[in-house]
Amino acid sequence: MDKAALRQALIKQLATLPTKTAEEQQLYQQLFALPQWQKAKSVALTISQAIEVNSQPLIAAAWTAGKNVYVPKVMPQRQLAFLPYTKTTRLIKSKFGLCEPAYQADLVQTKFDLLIVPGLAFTSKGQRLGFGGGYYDRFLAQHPQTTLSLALSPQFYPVADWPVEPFDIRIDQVITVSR
Ligand SMILES: Nc1nc2c(c(=O)[nH]1)N(C=O)[C@@H](CNc1ccc(C(=O)N[C@@H](CCC(=O)O)C(=O)O)cc1)CN2
Ligand SMILES: Nc1ncnc2c1ncn2[C@@H]1O[C@H](COP(=O)(O)OP(=O)(O)OP(=O)(O)O)[C@@H](O)[C@H]1O
Repeated sequence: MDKAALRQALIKQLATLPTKTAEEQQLYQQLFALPQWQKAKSVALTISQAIEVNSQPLIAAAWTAGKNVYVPKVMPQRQLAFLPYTKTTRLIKSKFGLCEPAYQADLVQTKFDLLIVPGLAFTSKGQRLGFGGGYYDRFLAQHPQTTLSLALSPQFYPVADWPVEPFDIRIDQVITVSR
């Protein structure tokens, strides 16, 4: 399928996924059992939107475990700036409807022990279809590091059902649910 059509179809499916909460519990438990998560002192992830895997439990668990948490802010020229996210960080709604911290140059971080990459669809090989901004492909091209993604059942594809392009950067590890 072409990327735009698949994005539309996935957004629709995810919006009405009846098993979402149960699947999220499975994904969290799998993630928490991984050494990459347990050992990570710094974790970058997103403030999720409604159709995405809810990241609040991940953020809470990371805080409880004493990890440093970073979340992205969309910058000009389709760049991402990752900024610290603590219990006292105020978030601002961006023009795309995303909740982001305020930009502060001296707080920007580019390397994390674990970077959890969002997206709409993934394969076991780590191929990824995002929302179409190319933000993570650009960021990872500049700052290669350990990456992981969480896939709800409609998001996991045995083989890519979309055109994989030369600039697409593969995710190291994709966790999904058993069905
Ligand atoms: N929760 C969450 N936060 C995230 C991401 C994500 O996937 N999930 N991102 C993952 O990358 C980044 C933001 N990604 C975005 C991807 C597409 C558009 C978007 O729809 N843009 C418009 C207009 C584009 C333009 O002005 O040129 C569009 O394409 O219509 C915005 C942000 C950073 N934060
Ligand atoms: N490393 C890069 N340098 C410059 N442009 C890039 C790079 N990676 C991707 N792009 C551009 O970004 C655009 C969007 O790419 P793509 O459709 O793969 O985004 P996506 O992976 O779905 O989105 P996101 O990473 O934001 O979730 C493409 O038009 C592509 O040309």
